[in-house]
Amino acid sequence: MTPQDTAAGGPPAEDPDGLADALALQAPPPRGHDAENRTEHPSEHHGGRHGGHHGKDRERHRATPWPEARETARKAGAALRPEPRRVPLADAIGRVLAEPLAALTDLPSFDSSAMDGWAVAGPGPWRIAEEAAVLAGHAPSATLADGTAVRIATGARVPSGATAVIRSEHARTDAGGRLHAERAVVPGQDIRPRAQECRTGEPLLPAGTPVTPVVLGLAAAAGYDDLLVLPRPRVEVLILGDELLTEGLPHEGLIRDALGPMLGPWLQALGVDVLATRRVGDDADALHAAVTASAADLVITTGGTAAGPVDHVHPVLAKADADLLVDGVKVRPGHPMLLARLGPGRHLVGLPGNPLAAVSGLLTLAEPLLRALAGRPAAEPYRAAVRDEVHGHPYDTRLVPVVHRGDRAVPLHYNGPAMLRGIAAADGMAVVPPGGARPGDTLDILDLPWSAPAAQSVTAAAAQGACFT
Ligand SMILES: Nc1nc2c(c(=O)[nH]1)N[C@H]1C(S)=C(S)[C@@H](COP(=O)(O)OP(=O)(O)OC[C@H]3O[C@@H](n4cnc5c(N)ncnc54)[C@H](O)[C@@H]3O)O[C@H]1N2
Ligand code: MOO
Repeated sequence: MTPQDTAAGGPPAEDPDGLADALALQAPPPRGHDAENRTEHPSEHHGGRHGGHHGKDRERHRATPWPEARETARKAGAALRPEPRRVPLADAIGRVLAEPLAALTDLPSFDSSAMDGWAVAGPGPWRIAEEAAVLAGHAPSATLADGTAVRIATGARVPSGATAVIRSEHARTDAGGRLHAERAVVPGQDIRPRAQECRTGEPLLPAGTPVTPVVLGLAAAAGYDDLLVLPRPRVEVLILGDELLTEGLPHEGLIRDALGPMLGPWLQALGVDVLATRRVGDDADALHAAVTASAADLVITTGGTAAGPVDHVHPVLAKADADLLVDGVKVRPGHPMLLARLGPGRHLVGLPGNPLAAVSGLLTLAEPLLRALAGRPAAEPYRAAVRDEVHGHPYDTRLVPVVHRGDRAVPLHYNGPAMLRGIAAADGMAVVPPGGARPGDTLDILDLPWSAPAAQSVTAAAAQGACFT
């Protein structure tokens, strides 16, 4: 299929819903749109930043390999030891357990009926006891004498002396008021014995477990009113660039801010408290003031990381006496990304302005730092075979949006640094090593916070390490 086919007659018969076309699974990309990532000669990526070969050499020397950059970010987050807090169950959602969740009670805490029916003692038939039915939540009933039966509800305490529960549909009463079982009765059947699930003090979940809705349910069942959790990391997002519009259509060289609407919700999906997303414009003093005054654990800036006339991030960091922990990463897109330590417990991640480059920086630097700071285990990349060839950079890692089709990861074409079209449709980002990948090669895939179910269908291993976000 060619773009002309689509333009002339809509999607062809083999793609009736147009999905493959929309994702550019089949259509060749528009001319040149992918060139920034496919260039075979490294100087085309590096030559211009500081001008000529001298600048290129300086950048090559300084840029951190991609896996090392992620590890540096993780360590920066892990080195901070936020004070755990005890919060009511309802406030613990999305946080991380700061201590193991140990059962405060046996579960169940008493022998209980698993079914509505009859508690019986000894072999039948049984005389039906006069007492009222035994209901859930009621005080213990009298001891059941051998040869008797009493009505019982699901969840009720099984009277002492009872040897089994018979479901109502498996029993009948005769005219003489006796109960008969309609199938063989196994001692202990349909009784949930005390502590079947856990004993008091038994560890149920380790520290570091993200608090999901189910964890809240389990904690409540196990007797908790509050939980000791780590605080959410606090992040402030500063959007740089005078060319950005917050509404309407692009005009006269102005473009829409694509990162402001995207980063806050993305960070929230990572369990982060986003203090603010603010526009700062291309003003070095305003940026310096915003960075130094921020109360956040992590300041994230967008744009201004390169060496253009209004790229203020480096000069502002120098003025703020920040330590550059990562200054450029050997990754495409997004190589100008950076990580700096602003002061005790305070960091800054500089995301490049090109939107997919910013996503790359988010996944490479911000996410590992925030995950470690929040006390969450590192996200396990899972592996998948790629369906198609993926061009590589000669020296750098590439991150390429992919969708899962069957057991293959299909690279999306619209993956240029300024494009969000590919990543918006993607299930994850494939980590393409220098030199590229051939069809069938197995690559690491980075999850997107909302794509975990798709990822888990690809490999059962992923499900085991699955995280809340
Ligand atoms: N001489 C060189 N120039 C550039 C190099 C280089 O190596 N040498 N690297 C390029 C690469 S790669 C990237 S990525 C960008 C990084 O630039 P900055 O981080 O300084 O970002 P800006 O210049 O401010 O913006 C780049 C681009 O992105 C657009 N942008 C910025 N913010 C947003 C936003 N919130 N939403 C949508 N689009 C945004 C901006 O208008 C520019 O088009 O530098 C290259 N240059
Ligand atoms: O290639 Mo830049 O890093 O546009 O992303």
